[in-house]
Amino acid sequence: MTHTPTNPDTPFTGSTPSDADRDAQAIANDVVARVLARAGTARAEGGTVHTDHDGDQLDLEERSALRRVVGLSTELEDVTEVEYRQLRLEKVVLVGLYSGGEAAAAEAEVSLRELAALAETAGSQVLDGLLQRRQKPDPGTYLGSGKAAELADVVAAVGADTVIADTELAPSQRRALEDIVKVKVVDRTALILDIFAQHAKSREGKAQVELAQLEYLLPRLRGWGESMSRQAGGQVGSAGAGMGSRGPGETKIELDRRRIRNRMAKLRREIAAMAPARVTKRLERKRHSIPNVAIAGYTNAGKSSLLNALTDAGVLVENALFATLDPTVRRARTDDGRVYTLADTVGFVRHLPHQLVEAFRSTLEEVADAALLLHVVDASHPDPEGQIAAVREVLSEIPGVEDVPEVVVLNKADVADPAVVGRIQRRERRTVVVSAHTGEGIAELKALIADELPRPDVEIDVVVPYSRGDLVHRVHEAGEIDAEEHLADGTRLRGRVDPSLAAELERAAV
Ligand SMILES: Nc1nc2c(ncn2[C@@H]2O[C@H](COP(=O)(O)OP(=O)(O)OP(=O)(O)O)[C@@H](O)[C@H]2O)c(=O)[nH]1
Ligand SMILES: [Mg+2]
Repeated sequence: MTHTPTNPDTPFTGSTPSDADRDAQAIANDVVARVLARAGTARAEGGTVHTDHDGDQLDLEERSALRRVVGLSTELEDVTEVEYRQLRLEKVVLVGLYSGGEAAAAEAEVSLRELAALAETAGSQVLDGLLQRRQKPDPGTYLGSGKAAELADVVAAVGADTVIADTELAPSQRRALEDIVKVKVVDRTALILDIFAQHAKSREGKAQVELAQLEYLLPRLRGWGESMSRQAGGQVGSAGAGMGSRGPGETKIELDRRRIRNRMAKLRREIAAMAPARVTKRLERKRHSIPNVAIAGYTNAGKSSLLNALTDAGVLVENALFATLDPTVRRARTDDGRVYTLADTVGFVRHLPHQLVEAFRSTLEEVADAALLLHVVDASHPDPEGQIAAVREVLSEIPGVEDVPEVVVLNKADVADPAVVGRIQRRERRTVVVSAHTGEGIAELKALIADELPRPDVEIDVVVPYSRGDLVHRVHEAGEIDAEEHLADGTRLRGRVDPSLAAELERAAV
């Protein structure tokens, strides 16, 4: 085995040896050498009297280290393709904590597996995953210094260049842990932000993610600079905070801070300026009384697949987390011909960084406007209830969502355990069991949507002049037509529409 716990009483729970482990073994020597070489460089620099050049080195180290996993940079413009690819080849070790008994351990394991999927989605190779039992996180080093030292051994043995902690680390914890394990440490939040940054396509989505990243980075900026200088200082045996933690370094950090704040202000303005276009579209749909059905749910639950099954939309489906970041809106029709829209939304995840919830608030607020919420659940997942809870937690932060009728759509019925499906059905008020793959339950879901959508309820019998083809079109889209006749002076329509359209028809009628 690649790592032997030094304290057998509370050992790390390592994953079973895999091909990845053996590959890692094969390359371990090489990578360990690289890590040592890096430390050597730092030591050499720390030993010299500080110059502006040192500041640059610090900055270099800081930028590459931050950028390689976090996708963040204090130089906001210059992420190159080459570095982007580098980032995709991270070799990572995952680490998490749990307190309490078997149930807590199982839950932590599901969470760690999800973290592995997230890391892989970000392009990393996961070499190992470790869980530690601990009453609560150590405020200093998250794991406690003994376990952190063990982690350092594991990291060196498998040749990892990054540790990902299954939590949001305080800036000081991350720094302290990094000092011990000697490779870059990132947390779950940074990883999720990184994936969002890779996947955002629209201008608005990109701006939202960048804003969230900067918000995450801002309080961590000082820590990073201090960490590097402290390491360098410590290695040459100097006392105190170490050289480079004040003076030019400090100024640089202040400068970076100001630049980041300016950038954030600019992004906020841009996002605000983009909102009207979306709001206009939404109002347009409203004016035309086209109801919206929002699809929400945990990442990888099958939301896009379901949208495709319902509308043949051809939306990107991927066995990856956060495949969809930019909301897709598609038109659909009930079997009796009423038009509605279906909106695919960003997937949710446990501990979705609050910075992202904030940044995506405007997008999520659209759910509050929906006539119906389809909460898609992967019924074949080991912990569907946990996923349902995580989704509801985020949704509960958005005012108005609680008034939208919700249907729990238990997807992947083709591979789900019927006992689990039954368990959720008993717990949830309204459910429908479907498989986006086999088509099972889709007809039932369509019928349910048709039932749930507001029905036009004002009786009309009007003759619309031929000059107002637009109104006739709208009755076709949003109303129910019993009879349609082409007369000399216009189109006679009998049926039902909603009150606002009825009023417009009344005004236009001959
Ligand atoms: N077996 C099975 N797999 C499904 C079903 N529906 C979706 N999948 C698979 O689940 C994976 C995720 O599907 P998506 O539709 O991309 O999921 P999503 O909820 O849109 O995911 P994100 O956009 O990443 O949040 C894909 O590999 C799909 O092929 C289903 O009914 N049965
Ligand atoms: Mg999707």
